[in-house]
Amino acid sequence: MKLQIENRDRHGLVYDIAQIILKNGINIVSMEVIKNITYLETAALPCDKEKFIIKEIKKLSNITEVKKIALMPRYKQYQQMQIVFNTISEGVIATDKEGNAAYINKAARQLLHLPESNIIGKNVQKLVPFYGLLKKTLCTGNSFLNHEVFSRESNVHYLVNVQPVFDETGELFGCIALIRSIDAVRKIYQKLTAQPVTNFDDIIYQSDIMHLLVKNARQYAGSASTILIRGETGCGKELFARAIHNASPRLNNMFLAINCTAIPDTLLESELFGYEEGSFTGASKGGKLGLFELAGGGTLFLDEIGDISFALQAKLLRVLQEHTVRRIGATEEIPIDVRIIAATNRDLEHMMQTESFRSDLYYRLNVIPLYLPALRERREDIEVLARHLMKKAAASINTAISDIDGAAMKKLMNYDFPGNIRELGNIIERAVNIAAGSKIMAEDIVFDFNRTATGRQHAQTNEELPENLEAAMQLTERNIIGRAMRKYKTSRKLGAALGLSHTSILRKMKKYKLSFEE
Ligand SMILES: Nc1ncnc2c1ncn2[C@@H]1O[C@H](COP(=O)(O)OP(=O)(O)OP(=O)(O)O)[C@@H](O)[C@H]1O
Repeated sequence: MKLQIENRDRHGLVYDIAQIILKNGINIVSMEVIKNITYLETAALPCDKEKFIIKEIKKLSNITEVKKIALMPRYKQYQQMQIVFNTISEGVIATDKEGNAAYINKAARQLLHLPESNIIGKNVQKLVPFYGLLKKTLCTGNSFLNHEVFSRESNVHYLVNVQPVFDETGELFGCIALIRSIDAVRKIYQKLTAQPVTNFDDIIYQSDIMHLLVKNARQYAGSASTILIRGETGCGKELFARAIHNASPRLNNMFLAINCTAIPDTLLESELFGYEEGSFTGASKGGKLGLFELAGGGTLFLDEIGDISFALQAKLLRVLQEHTVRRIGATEEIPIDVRIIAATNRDLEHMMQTESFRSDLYYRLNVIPLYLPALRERREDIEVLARHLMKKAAASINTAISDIDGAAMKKLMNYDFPGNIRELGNIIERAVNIAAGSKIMAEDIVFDFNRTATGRQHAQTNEELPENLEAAMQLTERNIIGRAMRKYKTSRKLGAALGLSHTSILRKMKKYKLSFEE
């Protein structure tokens, strides 16, 4: 029987209640007093005996209520704590100062594959792969935060926090460890770095060749084979890689992209493979997870693969052959499950002949080749892409531009786009910014000068150059006034916004044939 006995500030109540119980030859299991409430737990009683005891207690002075309860407060608290600790996804292990388990939650048991048998009170040395950290905390009283620990037995990486626990006198009496598997960390990383999902529907085209390429790529998405995407800069290699990932069974895991040119070779190696603590000067404490491991279950996009050093090529080859990685400074191989999509705009076949690209790696990468033609080789796509990019740019700067004039389109169709769709995007964005009316006009199409996007210089035709500096300045002035007119709808406001007198702005509007009615 469990009772909750409420009273009005009454001294000696515990004694009086105990007297009643003992007088009736009943065993008291426990009693708790919290402010004006006394909780009593006895051995189980027959119904009539229970009623009799309750009546007797009610007779005591200053008792306001006596009722039966299901759980004693301490046990209720313990159960609530159990629910909390067993609901959280982190593993929690508390030990005493000898390293004997005092508490282990459900997640810790699952993460560390601990036996179902009762291990409370047993030393955790043989049970957890981070006993060294626990020991250090118990000896020094120091905390260890986000330490990466590898379990050779289960081949799993964990992230572990170990913190000392002190009693009220400041004496260390144990420690508590929080454990997360790298999978959970990976999911958090994925959430934080998530980008808008790219699908095949985001690839805009009209040409037959692109139709065929998208059809093939959709099919390749289902397999786990390595893909090598070839094509000039800005022609959509990464777009295809993302679409393939998102159409693959790996879509719920990470897509990680790394540009092999952008990072110095030694850094690239540690980015890809990770490293063990202390493996080189500057290596961060606890080691570092490499991208191959981080992308586990997902896709790793190695952009500009033709730019990696010969030494790194050999290491990459090993990963592709063995499906394992060895961190820098480590001895063990870690199995990985990553789909590789590599991309390059370099002539790998020529590089093999000049021995700057390993042929064995080439054949490992080139399992499924995908050639993306340059935009100038599929001019049918220019119009649909230009319209698509115009809508995107207009929406992002919130303008009403909704069309491309025929002459402007012709100008685009006649251009070579060495920077491919990326360059087309820039040209359209620029045009949307400078266009005065609701249409992009030919004069709004301004090509980049002196670009060497594909290693070739693309000179502008004279047609695209203003006649002289004065003409260029007038063009810019007209465009700025035109843009401002979209925002300021009276000549007074327009003049004020541009720092010009009312008469000056009217004169300039007349000069450039601009009016608010347009
Ligand atoms: N067919 C397409 N439809 C819509 N957008 C495209 C298309 N092709 C490319 N793009 C856009 O053009 C830009 C460049 O594409 P992406 O980054 O995929 O090119 P890349 O070949 O990987 O370039 P790089 O070799 O320079 O890394 C991106 O903003 C991409 O969304």
